[in-house]
Amino acid sequence: MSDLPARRLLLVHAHPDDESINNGATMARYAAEGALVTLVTCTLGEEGEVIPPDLAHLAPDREDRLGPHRVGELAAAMTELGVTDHRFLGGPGRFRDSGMMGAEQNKRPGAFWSTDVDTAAPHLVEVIRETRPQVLITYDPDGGYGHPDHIQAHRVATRAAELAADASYRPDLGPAHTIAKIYWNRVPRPVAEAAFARLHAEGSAFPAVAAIDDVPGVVDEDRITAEIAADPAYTARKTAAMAAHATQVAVDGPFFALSNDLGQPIFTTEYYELVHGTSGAPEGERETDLFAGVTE
Ligand SMILES: CC(=O)N[C@H]1[C@@H](O[C@@H]2[C@H](O)[C@H](O)[C@@H](O)[C@H](O)[C@H]2O)O[C@H](CO)[C@@H](O)[C@@H]1O
Ligand SMILES: [Zn+2]
Repeated sequence: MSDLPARRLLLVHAHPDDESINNGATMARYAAEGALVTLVTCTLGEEGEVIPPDLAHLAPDREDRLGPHRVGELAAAMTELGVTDHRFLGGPGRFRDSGMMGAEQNKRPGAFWSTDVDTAAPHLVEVIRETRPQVLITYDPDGGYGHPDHIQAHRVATRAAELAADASYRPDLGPAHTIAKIYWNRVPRPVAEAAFARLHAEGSAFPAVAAIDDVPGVVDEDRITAEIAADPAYTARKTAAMAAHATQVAVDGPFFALSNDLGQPIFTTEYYELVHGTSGAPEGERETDLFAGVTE
């Protein structure tokens, strides 16, 4: 335990690309500052669509080799962010991408969505008890935008944090560890509205614009408790990491689109809601460091 860096952050995400879209700048900052940044991705994103026509053959309804390809995209994105500890929950391919809500793939054996939370959680308990993070970042209960794998990632992350702290639970998985602070990914609605107004005003390479409610985690301003301020160096790393996920993300300057080709802004400041633990900021102020107030 003493060999671990002083500051340790764990992020739990559903698919390769979510980490860069939601937290790329945060991950780049803390990696640059010497914190241990551990990313656990729950699926390989096997059921995704494919943007580049020359890679269309990888699609799940063709060669079904998108998952392994996205493993490579994720590794490239981590290199851009300076993150060296990234893992797949239970090992690569243990839980499969479930497709969008209501898709037939939701019920496929091995799909993350159809997996019992207490089957998946121990795999994350093991990581928590090994890396002993003070801070955990995951999605809100709706997974940010209702994708089944995002909802399940929230449930598994929340359950694993609870179980990891219980010394009577699976001592074979390591000594108990209590995560001090848990945050959900958020975007304040006024920030989203201003960013979309810029996109509408400036235009982009994309034929149409997404709706604000397509952005995961948009909430009223008063729910935001922390923000990691935009830094040009980390914005550049975030944008490059997003572009590394080339089957899923197309980047055009300060904007991007997923395979639906609907433009949306790249958020350079990243926002969070503290849902477990104590804020390290003065009353009524936002934290600017997720480790603020952490004492061990
Ligand atoms: C950002 C994210 O969570 N992407 C998921 C999502 O992908 C979307 C899906 O393919 C949808 O049908 C498209 O219209 C949209 O453009 C995509 O972003 O769901 C995929 C399947 O579960 C998943 O692989 C992808 O990572
Ligand atoms: Zn996702």
